[in-house]
Amino acid sequence: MRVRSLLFVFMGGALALTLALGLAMGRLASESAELARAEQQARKMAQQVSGLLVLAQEYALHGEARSAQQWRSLHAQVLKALKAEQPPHESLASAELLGSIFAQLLDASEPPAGAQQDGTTHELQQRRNNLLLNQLLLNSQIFTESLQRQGLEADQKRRQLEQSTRHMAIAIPLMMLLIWAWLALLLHRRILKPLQHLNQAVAAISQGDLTQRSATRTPDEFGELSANFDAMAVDLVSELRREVAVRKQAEAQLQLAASVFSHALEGIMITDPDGSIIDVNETFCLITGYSRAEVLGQNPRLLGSGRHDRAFFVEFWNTLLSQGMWTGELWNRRKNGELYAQMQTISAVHDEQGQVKQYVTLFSDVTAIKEYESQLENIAYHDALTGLPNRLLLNDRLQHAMLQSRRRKDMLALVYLDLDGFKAVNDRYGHAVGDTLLIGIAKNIKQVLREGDTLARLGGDEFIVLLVDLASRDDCQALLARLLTAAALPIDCPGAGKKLQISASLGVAYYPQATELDAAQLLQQADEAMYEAKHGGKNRFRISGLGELD
Ligand SMILES: Nc1nc2c(ncn2[C@@H]2O[C@H](COP(=O)(O)OP(=O)(O)OP(=O)(O)O)[C@@H](O)[C@H]2O)c(=O)[nH]1
Repeated sequence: MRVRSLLFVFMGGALALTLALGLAMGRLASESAELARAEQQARKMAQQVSGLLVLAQEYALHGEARSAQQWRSLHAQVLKALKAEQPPHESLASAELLGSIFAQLLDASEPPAGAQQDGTTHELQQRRNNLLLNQLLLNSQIFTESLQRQGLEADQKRRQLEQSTRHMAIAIPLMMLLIWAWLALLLHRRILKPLQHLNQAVAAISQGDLTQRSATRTPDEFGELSANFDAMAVDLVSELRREVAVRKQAEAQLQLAASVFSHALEGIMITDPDGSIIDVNETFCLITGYSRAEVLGQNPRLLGSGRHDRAFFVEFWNTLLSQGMWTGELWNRRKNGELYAQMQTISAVHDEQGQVKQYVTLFSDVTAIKEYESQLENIAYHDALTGLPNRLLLNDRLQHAMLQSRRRKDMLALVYLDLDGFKAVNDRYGHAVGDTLLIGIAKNIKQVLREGDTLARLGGDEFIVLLVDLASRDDCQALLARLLTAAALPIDCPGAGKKLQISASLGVAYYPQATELDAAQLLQQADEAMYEAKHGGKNRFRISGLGELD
């Protein structure tokens, strides 16, 4: 049975019992009071009847009208009291009989007016009066005894009622005790005990014993509560296990990420959307020279080299904001002031709402690679002996200069320079002396050139001079003479044990010309002019398309 039903039964039973007991007690009290009143009434009437008897005797002895009057008055009171009873008192008839006898006694005591009483009549009347008086006494006695008997009966009944009341006074607490005992037992078995089990299970689970269950299976509310609690515990445990597994996996991933972050060969820098540095790894510190504490909260501008203009960063941010990432090379400055090149990829990390949460930058120090590339480039584009630009670089610069010349509408001169009698130096003093001479002559020629001009070595004893920004052909006439002079300056050649001096022949071609031509054709023209200078006797220059000018 459900606890609620049991409580309803208890409440109903207790209410009904209380009502019944209350009614019974009320009835007992009422009956007891009624019996007490009846007893008192009977006693009072008995006294009044005794009074009637005394008054009747007085009247019989003295014949006083006052006694008769008192008798009537007292008798009227008795009658009134008996008639007032509902139902009328059983002694009413006895009282009325008394009244009738007393009336006869009065009639007998008063002889008719004018009647002569003789001795016999008087004696007869006296005997009649005595007879009536005896009847009156006898009936009064009977009446009194009846009233006394009634009083006794009422008293007996009242005593029985009092006895019943005493019994009830004992029975009621006993019954209440039984009811409370039953309620206490009910509370203990159906409420407290299941609650205790539930409480123990909750305490055990909260202390980590996830196997603990309530296990109360009574067919009531606590049975349902216990079953629901156990089901909830099973669900919670499985959910907890799943959460733990997910958390362990997340922790493993975090550890892996932390390990990658710490041990990555790339520098890693994480900034918030405003650009403040949130975290950096060890490689960042190794590359930049800054400690982690020095850069946290700082802006990456701290590393700025000043080598990139505003346009560079505008493009950088446009790309990063539109595409979410930027990859490229960047020059930065280490803490010690040294410039370094970094190849970096910066990626925006977004939150679930698509807002940028962080920027993560991965970068490598590519300074060494850049230097190596620069060296390779230098080797590829420069002459190893003199350090001058080689044919490749010359071609590049020549094409660029021709383009500029067309744009600016000025002129350039391409001078093909070949040393005279250099083979003889090699042959006489050796290759090393020849090298020294080549280096020395290159240096002297360079010194007469302007900053924008180029001196290149094509190979052997052949050089090219590119003269730019010429207003006219006449602009470089003096310079051509100075070139001849510079090439013919004596060079100190320790290998030869003396200064050596040779000359050079120059062939010149100008650009632009009436007919458009390319770099190779221009070079061809200068080469041909140089050969003309050689054939003309060396140590001179020839201008393509013109005769000897020196
Ligand atoms: N020392 C040295 N000699 C070189 C180098 N490259 C080429 N040569 C030599 O330079 C010489 C150039 O020869 P030519 O220009 O034909 O001889 P030349 O004596 O100058 O002849 P002309 O130009 O007619 O005056 C050759 O003997 C090459 O072996 C080099 O790097 N170092």
